[in-house]
Amino acid sequence: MSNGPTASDLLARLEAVSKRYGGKEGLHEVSLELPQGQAIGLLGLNGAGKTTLLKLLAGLLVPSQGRVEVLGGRPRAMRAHVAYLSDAETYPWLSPADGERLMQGLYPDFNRVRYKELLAFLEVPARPSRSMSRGQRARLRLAMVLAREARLFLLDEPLAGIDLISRDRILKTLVHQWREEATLVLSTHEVAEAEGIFDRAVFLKEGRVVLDASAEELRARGRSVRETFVEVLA
Ligand SMILES: Nc1ncnc2c1ncn2[C@@H]1O[C@H](COP(=O)(O)OP(=O)(O)OP(=O)(O)O)[C@@H](O)[C@H]1O
Repeated sequence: MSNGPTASDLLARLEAVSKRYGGKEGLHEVSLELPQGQAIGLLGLNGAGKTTLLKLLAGLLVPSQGRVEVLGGRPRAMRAHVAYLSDAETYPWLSPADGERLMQGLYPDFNRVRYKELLAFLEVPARPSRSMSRGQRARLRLAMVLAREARLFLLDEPLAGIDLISRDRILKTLVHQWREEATLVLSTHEVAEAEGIFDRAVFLKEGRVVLDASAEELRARGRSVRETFVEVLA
């Protein structure tokens, strides 16, 4: 990569990390350095290894080979500083008020004021998840995770199910608001919306990093993120 972080502003790193699921390899010898304050788009087709990579950083999986370090330690020990949004659904009974109680009990860095602002910004209705639309449930999950004052945000397809107009507004606000104070890694297939948003894009194909480029490098290629996606992943 081109940004050349020093050891002091490096937030996380993967060194030749592979992850096997039985006979199937989800990730193959991936090396990455994540500096503080970067917004990174993780792009790849279905099955490329995006969720595997995010779970390794979140300490929810251990590598079969190689080493993952977050804030200078093992990811599992750093979970108090890492906010992870999985692509799984919430509990059907969960309302925004329940979400607040749940997150407050689990994470000392949960900020109630920020949570209320996020609920309003994301227009989350005050009722249980089972009576929300899919997009509204996605917004609630996003508010719960983004209300943490974590150092590293790992968001797996956070905008899935959210309508196109709102996706654009949410993504722009989210990236611009958070990149100063924390590192953000966000996976998406929606390459069009990665245009001009991220500081850096990491393209994964069949468990391998096939391109890791800063926004300037992508611009210098003279192609859109979408064209680059098709070029390197098709
Ligand atoms: N628990 C598992 N057991 C076996 N194989 C798995 C398991 N989890 C993931 N894989 C395989 O590892 C590879 C990477 O999966 P992963 O979920 O990381 O991809 P992804 O890029 O997040 O995909 P998607 O965009 O579809 O969510 C895939 O081939 C997948 O089938």
